Formats: sequence, C-alpha cells, structure tokens
Amino acid sequence: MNFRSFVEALKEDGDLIEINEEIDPHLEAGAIIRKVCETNDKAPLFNNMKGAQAGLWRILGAPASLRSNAKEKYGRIARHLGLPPTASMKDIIDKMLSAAHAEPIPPNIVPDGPVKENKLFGDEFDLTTLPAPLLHQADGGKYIQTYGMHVLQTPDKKWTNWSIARAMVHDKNHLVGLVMEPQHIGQIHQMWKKSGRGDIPWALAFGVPPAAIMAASMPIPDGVSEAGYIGAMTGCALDVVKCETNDLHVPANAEIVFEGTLSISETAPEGPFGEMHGYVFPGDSRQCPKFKVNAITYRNGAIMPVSNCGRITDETHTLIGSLNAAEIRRICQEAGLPITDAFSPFETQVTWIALGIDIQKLSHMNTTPSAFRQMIGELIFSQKAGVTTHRIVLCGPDINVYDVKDVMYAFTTRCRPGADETLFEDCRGFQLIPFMGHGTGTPNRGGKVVSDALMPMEYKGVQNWQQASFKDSFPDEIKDSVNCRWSKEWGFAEEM
Ligand SMILES: Cc1cc2c3c(c1C)C(C)(C)C[C@@H](C(=O)Cc1ccccc1)N3c1c([nH]c(=O)[nH]c1=O)N2C[C@H](O)[C@H](O)[C@H](O)COP(=O)(O)O
Ligand SMILES: [K+]
Ligand SMILES: [Mn+2]
Repeated sequence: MNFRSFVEALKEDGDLIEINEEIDPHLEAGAIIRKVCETNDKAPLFNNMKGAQAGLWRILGAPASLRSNAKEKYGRIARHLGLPPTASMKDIIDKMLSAAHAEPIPPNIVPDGPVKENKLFGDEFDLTTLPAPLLHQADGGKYIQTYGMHVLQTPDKKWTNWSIARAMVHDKNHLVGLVMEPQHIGQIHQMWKKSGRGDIPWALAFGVPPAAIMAASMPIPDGVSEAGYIGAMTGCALDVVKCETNDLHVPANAEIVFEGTLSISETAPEGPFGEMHGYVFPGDSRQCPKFKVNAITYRNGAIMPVSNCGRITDETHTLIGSLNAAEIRRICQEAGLPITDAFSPFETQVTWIALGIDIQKLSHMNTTPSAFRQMIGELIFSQKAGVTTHRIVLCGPDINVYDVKDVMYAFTTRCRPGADETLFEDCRGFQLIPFMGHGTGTPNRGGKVVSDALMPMEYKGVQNWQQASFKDSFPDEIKDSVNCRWSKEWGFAEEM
C-alpha cells in the first residue's frame, strides 16, 4: 500500500472531500483541517493550493483522524495498515505489535521510483515561496513538516531511524524543528555531535507508505530500524531508492522528499506551535537545530500530508497516544506484569494511559496495592514510551480501557484520591503539557501518578459487585426479550 492508493481507498470509502477551488495556505487550509478534526469529518484533499508551483503541492489534511460513523471510528487509521475500516483500536494495536518479535525484513533497494519524477536542486527552489501552511494564527512559522518522516542513520550506519518530529520553514533552504531526547532523532543527533563527523546526512519523506508513517509515529525500541519492523509487520520488504545528494534511502513511491543535512551546531528559533494538548502560547519559542535542504524530489501531482494538531481529535492523539500505549502494553507484558490492554483516552489529550489488569494473575502475585502501583510506575515512567504519559489508571476486567466512559466510571468510583494513588517525581516529565512547561514545578521532571482503580478485593482476584447497568443487572432472558422487541415492536432506535 502506498500513499496514493491510500488516498484512493479513502475516496472509495466516501471518506474524502476534494476541494478544487483555490485555498490559501495562510490559515485557510489549517482552519478547514482543524474543523475536520474537531467534528470527525471527512479528510480534505486540497487540489488547488494558492502559491502551488511546478507541481508542489496538493495537501491532504487529517490523514489519520477519526470517522464520525461509530462502526468505522478508526477506519482512516485501519486503512493505513490494510485492515478493514471496522477494525477496533485493539485490532490496530495488535497489528502494530505483531512485528515486535518477528525477524525484521530489510527494505528492498530499487534503482528508481515515482518520487524521482521531478528533481529540484539548490536555487531551483525557495521554501518560503512553497505553499507551506500556517496552521494556527499564533504559530511561530509555517509548519511544513507535520506528517513527514525524518530519515537519519547512526554514524556506524547500523541503525536507520524513521520518525515524525515537527519542523517549520526558517528561510529559503532551511527548516528548524524539534530534536529532543529521548526521541531517536535526539539520540542520533547526540551520537553525531560526539563523533565530530560534522553535520548529519538527513532526508524528510512526505506521503510515505501509510504503514511506514505508523511505525515512524511509534516508539519501537532503540536501535531497531523502522523499515525492517514494517517489513516484518506487512510481510513484504519496502521499496526504497537512494537520495540524490547523500547515501540515505527513502520510500521509492513517496510523494515528496527533502534531502540535506541536520546541523550539529546551528540553531534558530522554533515555535510556538498549536500543540497536541490543545494550547499555543504566543511568543513562546526556543532555539532548535536547523535542517539544510539541498534537494527536493517529488512525484507528479505530489500530495503533502498535513496534521493540524490541537483540541481532540487528530493524529497526535490517535497515533502518539495509541502507539505509546501499544509499546507500554508490550513492555509490561514482557516484564511479567498482568496487563491485558493499554490505551490512552483521547479525552485526556492523551496524557493518561488506562491499563486493563488480569486480576486472576494479579492475585497470584500476592502483592499489595501500594507495592503494585510502585512496580507499575517505576517500570513505565522510566521508559521512553512512557514520557508523554502523566497518569496511569489501573482498571479491572469489567472495564473496557478503549472506552473512556468505562475508564472514567472506574477512576471516579474506585480510586480514592490520595490513598489509592502513588506520585512519581523522580522521572522524566513531558514539558509540552501546560501544567509542566508553563506550570509551577520543574518543566521536564516528575508530575506523574499511578491511580489505582482496582478495588482491594480485586487483589484477591474477586469482584463482588454488579454494575447497575442493562448489561449487568438483568438476567439474559429479560435482556433478550427486551432486545428483540426494542426497535421492531416498540420503535426505539436500532443498536449502533
Ligand atoms: C503522529 C505525530 C507524532 C509526533 C508529532 C506529530 C505527529 C502528527 C506532530 C508533528 C503533528 C506534532 C509534533 C509535536 O509537537 C508533539 C510532540 C510529541 C512528542 C515529543 C515532542 C513533541 N510531533 C512530534 C513528535 N515527536 C517529537 O519528538 N517531536 C515532535 O514534534 N511526535 C511523536 C513521535 O513521532 C513519536 O514519539 C515516535 O515514537 C518518535 O519516533 P522514535 O524517536 O521513537 O523513532
Ligand atoms: K518511530
Ligand atoms: Mn525509532
């Protein structure tokens, strides 16, 4: 599956709105994409961007946001993975974890590809004149990079990392973007700085195969190349082609590729940016590394994917939240903890992760609530995949952690504030959350909690209550007889 066929799949699903009238990259496209994310409407494809030149570029907005049809809520994400549009979040997470223990299938190097149909070098382009979107009125620049994939290799070439990190236009041939540890882009940046080998060969591929951008958004382990992981997950090697100006390889059917170097010394002001927790603090910028663009190659009719993040629900929730939760589940299970599921509810702006606990296995641990909370917090809050999460909620087997109504039912009724919670201050914190970066304490340390929504008896494997609900408080024969007459005889609404 490549990006172009992904867009076709959305069209066939009736999940695409093509806009052929001229749309302005200055706030207008961003406003439409933002409203799509806040209403879970169809993905907008802008075929006529003001300022487009030489085929650069059309824009696809909200590439992995939600569908309003409840039966296909995650359909646009499912289409990234070749799953049916009715796939559940559990199906999607299971699919993304399926390669965790598989033998990587390295990419397949091909001599040419659609991404080589057009080539611009040096003065043949000026990034400031391309239709890069201003996504929020207070943003510090035009965020050209919100759904592209950085390609960076360690100095010893043993690890090629693919990841998403934002970047904005700095001048005619430079971007400036987030390069933070413990992200792999930050780790590799540090390795090159120490190696004294000068600026880092870099590429940024937009409109890559959808499965690849999912891996780019996922915190798979240090040292694991996303290309091989995705090859194992899809069962087939991804076709890649060599860059024109360095030895890196990029997906051969990517829509657009920027090639150049990531500076190990030069920085420029970055931000502010309307961020994943739903805030932008005007004027709040920081010095970040510069990326120098030496060449641009691209397909005919190239499409630039754009994620306009902020209030729910957009790619920073559906992908960052869900894929961090996926890795947290794997890490907990491999540590022998009785975790069945993990999910980050969008309504928490993905600052929480809810864990489903197998209380039979828990009872065999003969542990206490405070000891178990300590174990969970120490494990998860020491992980790279745990950095963006500030509350873990422990839920029993009658709770569907993928349903925020269930998580809030458990959290608000089974977790006594204070007594049933353990605070963690000696761990990395996520400074993008306003209560961290613009709050009262240290911006990037601590501020985390494990909230135990397991009742004491569940540590003995027991749940001695019934939910006062249709599902749990009526015998099957009553429920069946009510259900079969529900809409046919009485005219109540069909079950969704
Ligand atoms: C899907 C998505 C993801 C991110 C981001 C955005 C989107 C759409 C945008 C560009 C819209 C917003 C931006 C952010 O502002 C959000 C953010 C998230 C995490 C850390 C910093 C910022 N961002 C991003 C991100 N990681 C970051 O290091 N700066 C980033 O800029 N991420 C998360 C990042 O891709 C994941 O953590 C991957 O695991 C990283 O790969 P590895 O390092 O593990 O190989
Ligand atoms: K990644
Ligand atoms: Mn990685």
